[in-house]
Amino acid sequence: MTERKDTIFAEPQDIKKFEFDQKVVEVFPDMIKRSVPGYTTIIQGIAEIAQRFVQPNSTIYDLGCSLGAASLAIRQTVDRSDCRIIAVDNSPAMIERCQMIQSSYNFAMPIEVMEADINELEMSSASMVILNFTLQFLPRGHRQQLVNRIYDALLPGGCLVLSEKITLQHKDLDEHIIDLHHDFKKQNGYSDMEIAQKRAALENVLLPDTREKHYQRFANAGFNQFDSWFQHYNFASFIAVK
Ligand SMILES: C[S@@+](CC[C@H](N)C(=O)[O-])C[C@H]1O[C@@H](n2cnc3c(N)ncnc32)[C@H](O)[C@@H]1O
Ligand SMILES: O=C(O)C(=O)C[C@]1(C(=O)O)C=C[C@H](O)C=C1
Repeated sequence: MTERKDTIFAEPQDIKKFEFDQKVVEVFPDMIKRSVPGYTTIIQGIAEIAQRFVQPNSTIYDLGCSLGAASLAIRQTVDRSDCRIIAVDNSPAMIERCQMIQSSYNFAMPIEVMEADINELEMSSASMVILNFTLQFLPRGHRQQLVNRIYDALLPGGCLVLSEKITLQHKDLDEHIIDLHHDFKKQNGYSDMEIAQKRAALENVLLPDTREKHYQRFANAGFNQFDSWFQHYNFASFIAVK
């Protein structure tokens, strides 16, 4: 499929809350690559982590899968038919497109693509759980409970990979890093207006936490091994092992 260019915020508009609707689905691969520093590296890294952590006869959960980029990279890399991926998103438009994409490939590892709220998903026998830029969209009050349920669903030795936009603890440094992220978007062809309008649309929708807050949540859930394995500006990916 050819990738369509993201021009959603290119014209002046009344700013509505950002949603993962059909318009976003159409441009999502372009949008996420031009917006998230390191996105392609993170997807590759997730597949490499999977090679190491996926256990026989286990389940891999891709929570907030969007078009299933992480799932696809794992299926391409881990050649196992005794495991399965469950890819979940609560956006009907994302799920419909994700199903279409995933079913056009024939890999050993089966995948189930599900429309559901990850706050209500039953999980078990997991060797790997992926939250790739999803937790940041959940109300803060729901986040600990989800991380706890992931910990409970993981097999011993299983891992959670959590990628997030983060806030830095020191306010001045945080502002510099946010500016560097905006420079990154400009270099990728977004105008100042596109950047400002998207920022306004994400206000109170994408709520970033600090690294320290994520570490506290991992510890509260019971994880005693966790660290970051990737960071580019204010975009980081963490791994927590049960
Ligand atoms: C930035 S995208 C994730 C990108 C994707 N994981 C990837 O690697 O390309 C965030 C996704 O989380 C989904 N999402 C947000 N809240 C959710 C919830 N409560 N349950 C399921 N999916 C959710 C959104 O619909 C959206 O598709
Ligand atoms: O565009 C931004 O500033 C973002 O924060 C990127 C981000 C994310 O981190 O999830 C936000 C929404 C989606 O469009 C994809 C990426």
